[in-house]
Amino acid sequence: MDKTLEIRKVALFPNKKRTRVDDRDGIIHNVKEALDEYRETLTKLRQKHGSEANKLDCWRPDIEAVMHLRKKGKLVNMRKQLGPILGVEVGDEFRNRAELIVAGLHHNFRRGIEYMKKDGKILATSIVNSGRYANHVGSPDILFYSGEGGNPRVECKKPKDQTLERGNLALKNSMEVRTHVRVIRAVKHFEVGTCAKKRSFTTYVYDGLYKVKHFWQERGEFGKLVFKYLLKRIPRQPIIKWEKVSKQSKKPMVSKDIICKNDISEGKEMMPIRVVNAIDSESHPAFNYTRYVIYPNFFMATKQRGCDCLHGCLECKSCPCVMNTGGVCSPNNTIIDRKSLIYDCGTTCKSSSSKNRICQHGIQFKLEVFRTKSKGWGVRSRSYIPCGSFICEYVGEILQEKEVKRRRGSDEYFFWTNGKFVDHAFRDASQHVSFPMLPNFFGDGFVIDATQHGNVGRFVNHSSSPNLFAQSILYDHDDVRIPHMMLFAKKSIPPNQELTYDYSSRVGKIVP
Ligand SMILES: C[S@@+](CC[C@H](N)C(=O)[O-])C[C@H]1O[C@@H](n2cnc3c(N)ncnc32)[C@H](O)[C@@H]1O
Repeated sequence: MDKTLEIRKVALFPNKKRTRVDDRDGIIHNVKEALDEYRETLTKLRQKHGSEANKLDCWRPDIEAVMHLRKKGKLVNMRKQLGPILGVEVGDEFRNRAELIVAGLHHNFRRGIEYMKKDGKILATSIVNSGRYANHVGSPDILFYSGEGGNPRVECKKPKDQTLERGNLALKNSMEVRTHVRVIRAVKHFEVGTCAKKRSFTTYVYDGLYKVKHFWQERGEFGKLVFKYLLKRIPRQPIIKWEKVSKQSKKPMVSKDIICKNDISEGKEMMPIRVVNAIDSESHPAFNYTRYVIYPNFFMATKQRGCDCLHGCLECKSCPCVMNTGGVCSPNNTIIDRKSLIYDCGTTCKSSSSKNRICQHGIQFKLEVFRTKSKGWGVRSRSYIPCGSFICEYVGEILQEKEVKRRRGSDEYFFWTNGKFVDHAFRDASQHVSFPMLPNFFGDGFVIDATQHGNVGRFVNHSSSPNLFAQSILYDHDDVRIPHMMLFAKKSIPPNQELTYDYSSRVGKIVP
């Protein structure tokens, strides 16, 4: 394990107040969920109220979105606390002050110093170095922070001497009691606009824990007395490469995802699959969403033989379906190693609670169709996907030879069930990628064509270092020429990472 991370863990979970592991994981997950929901709510509010509302100075969609989450009980880490915040790591970047509240890092929209009462004294919990006061950053581990109050730029009043009360007093007390203060630094980004105009925006980076070392009074820029605090960063916390953070400034860091459709499946999947576009003005793609493969009229497949197991096929050695697949039951509904063909227990099997039904429970993750920069639409998950999990089926119309020939011009959404790859448009555009060429592929298997009828699987793009793999599975019929093509996670996949599989390995040879 990375040494800095190891140290961070110790700092995060001091021995005295050890949080139970499952509680901790739950809170970390909730922070991510809450931020996701906040962003979604904000987008919806902006869309609902349109550009007119944006012009009103007083309308704060960020505050409205936070209130909405609060009402729904979705805010996490709501109680003010000293020290680290579960679910927030040093270096985490937030898009605005509201996100700091949602994560529980700093609970105030405006004030730079947040504090709480402990043992009869107020102590500083966190400070935001927003740049509105003359704060001075010394070395990366030292921060000179100005007290609050008396600043005409913030309060629109005449300048006056700062007083030792509220936040100022809390910082002084923290110095005396030697408690940790969370520091959040505002980072200004300059985004290059389309007409070479620079627009700026600010993000907030959690810089870790500090201790107040000294404080004093001096004359500030308006000639009045201000408090100054010297804070020193607690050693052995992960180091933030500030040059890198500001380098990213040139890229627009705040995603401007526009939701084109809330659910492309129109209620057909258990989880809605939204379509978002932060790239261009293309609206959601048109096709007929179907959850199930459409077989041709001639197709008269025999039912799978099935099994008579009564106890969930756990005794893998006696279940014929499991034996057909090599005698190994997949752990926790996952597939870690791809096989040439898997027999899932299906409609003809006696036990409806068989553990050997890996792919028949529908889509389990929050998938999202999103506009990519250069590959058209793609798919990502808004939640974490553990290695081996079922993602979705590749659904479409099953075509036989003469149909394939007829539709040859539009093979972008073809999936050959015999493991052969053909997608002329893509292959021509990707000369550097080597795919098996098919000199004579007609009559050599079936095709799943998702051009007109399909599911979310049709949007999954190719990669030569993919995070998914395609697995052929039989469960409702016995025809090995037309197995179901199921996509599984090849590794654990963090949220928001594009899901891809290797088109050139669209399933190996099927061994009947
Ligand atoms: C099955 S579709 C995938 C979804 C598609 N991107 C869309 O917008 O509907 C296959 C097509 O996506 C594009 N594509 C897939 N992977 C790609 C990649 N790695 N680079 C460029 N284009 C890709 C190619 O146009 C290919 O013909």
